Order: sequence, then C-alpha cells, then structure tokens
Amino acid sequence: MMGTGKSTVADMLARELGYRLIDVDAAVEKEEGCTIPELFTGKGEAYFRDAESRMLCSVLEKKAQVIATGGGVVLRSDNCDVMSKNGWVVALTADPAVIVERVSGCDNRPLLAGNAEERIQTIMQERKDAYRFAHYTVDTTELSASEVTRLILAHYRV
Ligand SMILES: Nc1ncnc2c1ncn2[C@@H]1O[C@H](COP(=O)(O)OP(=O)(O)O)[C@@H](O)[C@H]1O
Ligand SMILES: O=C(O)C1=C[C@@H](OP(=O)(O)O)[C@@H](O)[C@H](O)C1
Ligand SMILES: [Mg+2]
Repeated sequence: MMGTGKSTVADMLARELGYRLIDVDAAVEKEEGCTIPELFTGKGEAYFRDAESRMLCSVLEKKAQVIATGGGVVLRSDNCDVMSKNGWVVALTADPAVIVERVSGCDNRPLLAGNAEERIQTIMQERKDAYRFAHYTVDTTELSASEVTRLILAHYRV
C-alpha cells in the first residue's frame, strides 16, 4: 500500500543483502521521461498500469535484487502471479492515519489528491484482499524503517 515504506525499506534491504535495488515507479518514470503525476495527467492511469506491468515483468527476469513496486501493482492478478512465481513477496501495511502523516508534504501520489485520509481508507478497502498473496506481511504502523528491514531479513528464506 502507498506510503507504507516500500521504497525506503527496499533500499535498506538491498544495501544489507548486497542486491541491486529496483524501484518500479522510478524505472517507469525514467523510461517514460516524466513523473508519475505527469503520466497520470497526460496519459491516464490505464497507460501507467500497462507501463508498470511491463516493467515488473521485465525486471523480474533477473535475480539478486530487491524490487519495490507501487502499491497498486496488485490490481492486476497477472502481476501478483508473476511476483509470487519469481520472487519472495513482502507486503507492507500501516494504519491510514500513519500513512497520511508519512505522505503529507509529498504531492507525487496522484491517487491521494484531495482528502488523503479518505482516499487511503477507500483504496485500502478496495484492495483489502489483493495483498493476501504475499509470502510475508509487515504492519509498519509502529515500526521504524530499520525495524521493518530487520524483520524482513529475519524472515527472508530463498
Ligand atoms: N517505518 C517508517 N516509519 C516512519 N516513516 C517511514 C517509514 N517508512 C517510510 N517512511 C517515510 O514515509 C514516506 C513514504 O515512504 P516510501 O518508502 O516512499 O513509501 P512507499 O514506497 O510504500 O509509498 C517517506 O517519507 C519515508 O521516509
Ligand atoms: O497504490 C497505487 O496505486 C500507487 C502507488 C504509488 O507508489 P507507492 O506505493 O510507492 O507510493 C505509485 O505507483 C502510483 O502513485 C500509484
Ligand atoms: Mg514507493
């Protein structure tokens, strides 16, 4: 889910493991030559989702890497299938109020425009079953990013 710390924790994990870090959002931005908000405005969410799925499949061909995805990658079941087949999948969650705090001041999440807390609650409700396929889930509400990283490393088995 957005704002739970995926990009931050993936970076820490990659350093700890000596793996390559891939952030799918950043890779899409680089490929498209614009930011995610610009992509949503200019070409629409469906275009972004296609680019996101293509990028995910392409990066999953390699090994020894930590891949941070955007929280909406689970909206397509094919993406979940390819992640669980080719990787060890961790889902991060947090209470909506904490997510609001974490993302306040960032305007790079187009789906949270307007009342962020309401949007987060709605999106979490819509996606409540979509993250269940993950091999391991961490509620990050009361944990620092380093604590989340340590927990994941303690459970990582591949
Ligand atoms: N466990 C945490 N506790 C407090 N703040 C966090 C934690 N994890 C990430 N953050 C902060 O929350 C914001 C969103 O984190 P980010 O890694 O971009 O989340 P995501 O990639 O899941 O959207 C960033 O400002 C980051 O520094
Ligand atoms: O949950 C979502 O639908 C999205 C999450 C974002 O990434 P983060 O989860 O890293 O914020 C980004 O991919 C886009 O704004 C859409
Ligand atoms: Mg991110």
